[in-house]
Amino acid sequence: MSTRNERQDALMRTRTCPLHLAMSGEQKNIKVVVRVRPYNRREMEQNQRSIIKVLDNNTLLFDPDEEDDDFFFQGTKVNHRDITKRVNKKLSMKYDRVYDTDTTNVQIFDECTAPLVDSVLNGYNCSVFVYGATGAGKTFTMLGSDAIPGLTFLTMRYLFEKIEAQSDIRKFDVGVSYLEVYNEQVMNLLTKTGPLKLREDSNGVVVSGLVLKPIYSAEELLSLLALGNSHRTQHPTDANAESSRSHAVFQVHIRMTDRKTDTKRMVKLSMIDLAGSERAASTKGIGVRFKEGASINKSLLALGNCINKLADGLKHIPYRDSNLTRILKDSLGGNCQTLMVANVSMSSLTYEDTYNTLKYASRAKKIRTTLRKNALKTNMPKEFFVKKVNELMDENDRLKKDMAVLETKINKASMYDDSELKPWFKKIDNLFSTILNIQDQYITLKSRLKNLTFRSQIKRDMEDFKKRLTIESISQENLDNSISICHLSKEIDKLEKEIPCWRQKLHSSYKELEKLKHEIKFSKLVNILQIYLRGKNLEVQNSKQSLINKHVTNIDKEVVLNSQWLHRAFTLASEVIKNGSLNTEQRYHYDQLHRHLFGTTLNLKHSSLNVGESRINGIHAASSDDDGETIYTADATLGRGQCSKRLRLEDYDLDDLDDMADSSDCDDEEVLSGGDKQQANKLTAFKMPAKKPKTNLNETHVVSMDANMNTTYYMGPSSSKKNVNCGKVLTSNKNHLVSNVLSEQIVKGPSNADQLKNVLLKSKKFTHNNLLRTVAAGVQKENIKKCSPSRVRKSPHTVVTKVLSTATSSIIKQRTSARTNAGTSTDGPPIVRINRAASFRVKK
Ligand SMILES: Nc1ncnc2c1ncn2[C@@H]1O[C@H](COP(=O)(O)OP(=O)(O)OP(=O)(O)O)[C@@H](O)[C@H]1O
Repeated sequence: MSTRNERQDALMRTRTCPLHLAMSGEQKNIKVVVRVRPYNRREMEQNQRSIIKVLDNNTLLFDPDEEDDDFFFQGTKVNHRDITKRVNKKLSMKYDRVYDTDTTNVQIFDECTAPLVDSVLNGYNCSVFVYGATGAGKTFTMLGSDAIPGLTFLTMRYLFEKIEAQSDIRKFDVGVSYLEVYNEQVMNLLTKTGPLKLREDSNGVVVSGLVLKPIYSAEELLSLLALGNSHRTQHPTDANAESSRSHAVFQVHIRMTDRKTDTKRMVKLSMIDLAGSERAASTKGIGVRFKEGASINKSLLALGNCINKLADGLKHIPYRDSNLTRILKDSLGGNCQTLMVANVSMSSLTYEDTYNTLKYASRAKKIRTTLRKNALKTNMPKEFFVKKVNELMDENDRLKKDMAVLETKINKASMYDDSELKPWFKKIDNLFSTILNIQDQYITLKSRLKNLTFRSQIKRDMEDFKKRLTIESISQENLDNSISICHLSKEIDKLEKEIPCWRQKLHSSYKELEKLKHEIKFSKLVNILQIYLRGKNLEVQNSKQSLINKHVTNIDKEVVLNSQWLHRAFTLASEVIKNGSLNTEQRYHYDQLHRHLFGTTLNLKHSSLNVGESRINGIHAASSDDDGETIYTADATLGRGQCSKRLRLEDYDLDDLDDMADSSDCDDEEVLSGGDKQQANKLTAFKMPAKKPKTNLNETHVVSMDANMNTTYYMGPSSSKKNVNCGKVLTSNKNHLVSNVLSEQIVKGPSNADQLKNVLLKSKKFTHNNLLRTVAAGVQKENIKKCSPSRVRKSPHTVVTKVLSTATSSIIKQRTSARTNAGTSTDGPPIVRINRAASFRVKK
């Protein structure tokens, strides 16, 4: 018996064994190995020569030249050959493996049957059969002895070791059967019963009435083998003192159950020790022995026929010719990995038998078997597999879709042909370069125009200043060395004529761009071209933004320059005022100019006439409301209820440039879809800073009272456009509105008014909408008599807008009549009367 360590070694060695047979779903040849037995005592005594020479692991030389061997005559070595012998065959024969006389059973197990155990546990049926003449060593190889265990024991021990190692994940049920085919009768060696009948079903050949004996260890197997062998028919022959006169078929049936999924698989390992394939003459049998021999020969002849036909690839194989071939049907031509060990003696005494065995083995080498894993059987409910199949089908569908998308993308990507793209890029580049040039010209000219207009306005104001104060000492030349108003006006006129041409050109270019975009829309290169277009669009936006920045810088410079000389002018004017007193009319003009130029009021009623340096400094520190917007109230003592007019830098902004480029952006988004839109949004977001945020020039920003102490809401210039955005303004001017709403007509007494004002300012409910409703209610009462209160509540904005538009048209009429009557212009935004009581009622 080999030790535990040897077994472990064997276990490890199998992993690297070159004869690993398990290959799924493919055709494999039967593995054939030849084992050469050493001389036995009888052969040694007879001084027979060796008829086999092992050349290497795969090749042997049968019947080598006699010169190669020592020739003995009557026990004496002679140097000449035996002339009575025929010419040597010197046949070189190849097999999957050739084992020489010194090979042990363990070595053959390691290399040949241990891998089969792995295959068995992977779900393949496996068979090992030993073939050879009587006394060639079949039983020695297959069964061995207690001292030298054969392949059956070694294989089974290894199988149990593997089973133990896998017991956590799988449950194994092992059952064995040990059959004997003797004189064509099948006997159960374990129970010594028979003869048993063979029948075939879908699982192959089945022995009727055979009950498997469950076993749990290799040691248990040893006793079973001993029991079975004791029942085996053996008789001494001339060739072998313990000659087996029957074919012994040992089968191990294993049921493997997966502990997780409860799936089951049945596999079978067959170990077959055939009876000797000798010629009848060699056993010298007579009577019963002769009959035995005939029977053995019959079954082996049938086996030989099957092997030949299988090797020739014929369809019909006569398995049914004998019970042996029926039992071996699965091992030879079915779904099985098969190992054939051909045992031969090297003695020339068995020349014919050895030759026949080797020929058999060579034929068997050509047989091909088909390997398939045995089907799974399971106790899992059908629903489990239905669910699995559905899941896999869904997964399959998803993967197919993904693949289709990827394929489309790849196709699209590969569609972008450089030669096709280049003309498009060239076209787009040319157009955008034209747009950039024109835009550059157009914005530069506009900037210049605004600049000159600003300068000219300042100059005019200065003239007015001089005229009204009748200060002759202020010389324009001293204050401003730049070109005259007349010259400025000429240049402004020229620019005003030139700019529309450039605007027209820019417009045409954008029209061209629209056309190009339309073409691109229907091009197969639409995706890539749109990305390119967006890039170009950004270039235009960037260029525009940098021009606007440049313009703002220029205007700033202008402001700085002009504020310097205005400052000087006012210093001089102050000197004049200091030296003599101003009459009311002059004071008024001074104040108007001051307000006009600096946007603040000198309340002459309360101020001293000493308008010195400190006073002028005060001009720049004008008060601001929450938004930083300067709020001014008209001086009631002057008897003029006009709104103040300021010199507003916003008027000189380049905020009328965006329209053309913007319209082209919109189209981009129309064309885009899905992910492209997201991309476009990002790009638009990126582009946003290029757009100048709208200032509140067009919003309501002045709250005042007219001469009759009626509250008036002044709307900015946009009121004339009938597009009032009161919301933000009212919120921002909350302070003023609150003050205004709480005028003396509503709340009696200043202390109450202050209290209420504070409460309202802090109140969260005093929201923009409420304020808007207040205004709407007030104005509708005063201006649109038939407007319903619910409308005021629901859409105050609309009501205010309507009132303002009506007011605007009436103001225009008033202005026209005022001009014709008095020859003076009425500046300022429209005035809308508001009914305090009505507004207060709504708020309550
Ligand atoms: N490789 C070997 N090394 C040593 N002795 C061997 C070897 N092979 C066989 N023998 C010995 O040869 C004798 C005959 O062997 P064995 O019984 O295995 O032959 P067999 O082929 O089974 O014959 P039969 O067909 O008649 O049963 C036995 O005594 C056995 O010990």
